[in-house]
Amino acid sequence: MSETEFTVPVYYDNDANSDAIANKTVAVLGYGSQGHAHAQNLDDSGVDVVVGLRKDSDSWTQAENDGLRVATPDDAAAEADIVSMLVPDTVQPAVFEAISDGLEAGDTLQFAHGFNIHYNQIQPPEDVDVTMIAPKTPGHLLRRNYVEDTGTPALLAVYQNTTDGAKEEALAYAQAIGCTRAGVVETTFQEEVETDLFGEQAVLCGGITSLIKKGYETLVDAGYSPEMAYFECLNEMKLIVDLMYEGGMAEMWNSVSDTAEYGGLAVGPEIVGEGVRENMDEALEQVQNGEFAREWILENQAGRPSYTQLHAADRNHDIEEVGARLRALFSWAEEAEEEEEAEAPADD
Ligand SMILES: NC(=O)C1=CN([C@@H]2O[C@H](COP(=O)(O)OP(=O)(O)OC[C@H]3O[C@@H](n4cnc5c(N)ncnc54)[C@H](O)[C@@H]3O)[C@@H](O)[C@H]2O)C=CC1
Ligand SMILES: CC(=O)[C@](C)(O)C(=O)O
Ligand SMILES: [Mg+2]
Ligand SMILES: [Mg+2]
Repeated sequence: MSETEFTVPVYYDNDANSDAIANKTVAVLGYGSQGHAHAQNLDDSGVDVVVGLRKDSDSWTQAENDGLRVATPDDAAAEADIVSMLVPDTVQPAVFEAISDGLEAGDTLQFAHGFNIHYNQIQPPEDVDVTMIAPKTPGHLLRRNYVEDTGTPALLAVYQNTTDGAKEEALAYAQAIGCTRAGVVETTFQEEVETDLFGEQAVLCGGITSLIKKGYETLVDAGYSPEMAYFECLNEMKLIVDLMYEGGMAEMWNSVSDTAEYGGLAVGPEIVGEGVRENMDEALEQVQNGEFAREWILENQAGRPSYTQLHAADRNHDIEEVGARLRALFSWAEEAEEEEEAEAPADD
């Protein structure tokens, strides 16, 4: 652990023992956002990896082209010592049923998010270790950061420790995917689930897109051009957030004008005010009491009617159309697109 004082244990490269994973085989089930990143990072770190995919998956060829061994999920799990469950949360229970015979005593079932354990959608056998390494990043950046020799933080949790080595093994896995370079925070499945769902709904994915869209709509409705509104409310968001990422809010405030700092500090809390706090408390409560999970599980059982509608409305928003046209004219756009195609597997 670091010499620095933290309120919870935070682990770095020096705390990890790569021997704990060196002679083991990891089955990475799924080759989407997280799956392709874990599989390729583990492989580059010298860990034996087999990717588990359905025979008809488009990702099968992609994973093989990336130099990885591929098998069906049940074959991959049967062969592996560690099964990393990286198919979508909503299909994990069915995939678990299909692979559970391949879990032997002392094997590890590992997650990148605790939804199905915490909300009792998967009941693992008692004689396996159940752990979590939850990277705090979208998968494509987990891969990019690994390649670029930086890292991304992750959470570590142990739900079952039958071998007495669950935590050491999870830490070695975190090191192999590049997370101990940035810091691995020890937590529980419950805490990871509640904070992760809250964060993605209220701040990271839901809160920020809603804030951007409302800002964009305010300007466009007042007669300003969509192009200006896009650059002001979406494009510059990344540049502002980059400064906070590098040096905290202070670095951002230092870099913007005093006029922006005064206006931002004085007006910002009037925009995102106490009413937003109340809404956030409510969202957190629905995560904590299981209401959100129940809703999402039922939504899937019903064939995703609301999800489909929300998804389509979001993709059809004007800001997406004007943004696509503007981004295509960035001078570096073509290069970036080619790189992305080479890196990222298709979702299927
Ligand atoms: N997207 C992200 O960056 C993050 C995801 N997580 C967690 O990682 C896990 C995986 O999520 P994502 O990477 O977003 O998934 P995803 O939706 O990107 O990809 C899942 C992959 O699973 C495979 N798949 C889909 N349906 C399948 C089925 N019925 N049977 C077998 N394979 C199937 C496909 O290869 C697909 O590409 C989830 O638990 C999620 O909560 C955690 C942190 C961040
Ligand atoms: C990328 C991530 O950490 C999220 C937002 O929690 C997720 O994709 O579920
Ligand atoms: Mg997350
Ligand atoms: Mg999440």
